Amino acid sequence: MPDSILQVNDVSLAFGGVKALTEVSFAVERGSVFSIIGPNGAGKTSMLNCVSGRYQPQHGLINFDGHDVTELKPNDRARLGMGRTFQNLALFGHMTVLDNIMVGRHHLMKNNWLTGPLYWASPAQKEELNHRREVEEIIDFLDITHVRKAVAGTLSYGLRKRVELARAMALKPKLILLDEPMAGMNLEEKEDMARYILDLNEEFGITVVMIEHDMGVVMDISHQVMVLDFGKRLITGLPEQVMTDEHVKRAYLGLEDDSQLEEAS
Ligand SMILES: Nc1ncnc2c1ncn2[C@@H]1O[C@H](COP(=O)(O)OP(=O)(O)OP(=O)(O)O)[C@@H](O)[C@H]1O
Repeated sequence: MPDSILQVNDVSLAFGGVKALTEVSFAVERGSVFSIIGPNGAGKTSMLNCVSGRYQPQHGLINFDGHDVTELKPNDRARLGMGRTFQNLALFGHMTVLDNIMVGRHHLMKNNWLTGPLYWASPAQKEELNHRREVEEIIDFLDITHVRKAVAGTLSYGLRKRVELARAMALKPKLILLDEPMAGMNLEEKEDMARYILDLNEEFGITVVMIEHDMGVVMDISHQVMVLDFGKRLITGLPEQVMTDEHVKRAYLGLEDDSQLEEAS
């Protein structure tokens, strides 16, 4: 039996009369890269939001790392080791890169700046130093050392996306949810990001669940791919299975033959 870190069972979510998700089930194997694809409005972000706790499904169960998290708030899921990035940038533009990443670290710290005078006591200082050391490792890993003191809002889009990833990694997640990590990037930035995602998966052992529109990237770096269509799961399988599935070609890509599929990727 494969060891699943995330199990989603029969999740349904509606906004008024709009059914965003209908009885969607899937399991993500620990240590894998799992991608969710599908056309606009298929329910991908809704699914990610149900997993992260931002949305509460009307029906279904979500189990993360042995815990039933269906009713848990996003912060409690984060505490269990679930990290995420957003479709749109969510950095503090006026803060430095380092401070932005330290914010990601915040909930792991027993002592923090909110504890006031305690902060200056020695255990708190030691803790802060340890956190800084680990954050510096992440900064080094993502090759953003040269901008660590820069104000986040002044950086290029590609770099800001990388800082966002660093902030999510700072949480020491077991699972990271990435919502279109390569959206709006040029080819070189995409290649870099793909390499970082693979490395954080392989070197840090972080399981990745991501939504991505770039089919080439999805097929290159995913172990498993799930296709959503009109809020329903069409198929879950190996990238090559998904690529050659007739339903996917017709329903998702709306393509007639393989040559068009190759063009799309
Ligand atoms: N907060 C919301 N309020 C109302 N309807 C919503 C909300 N979020 C999503 N929906 C609806 O749910 C359906 C699924 O949307 P969702 O954003 O999950 O799709 P998606 O696959 O992520 O699309 P995209 O690729 O465009 O981001 C759509 O019909 C959308 O309009």
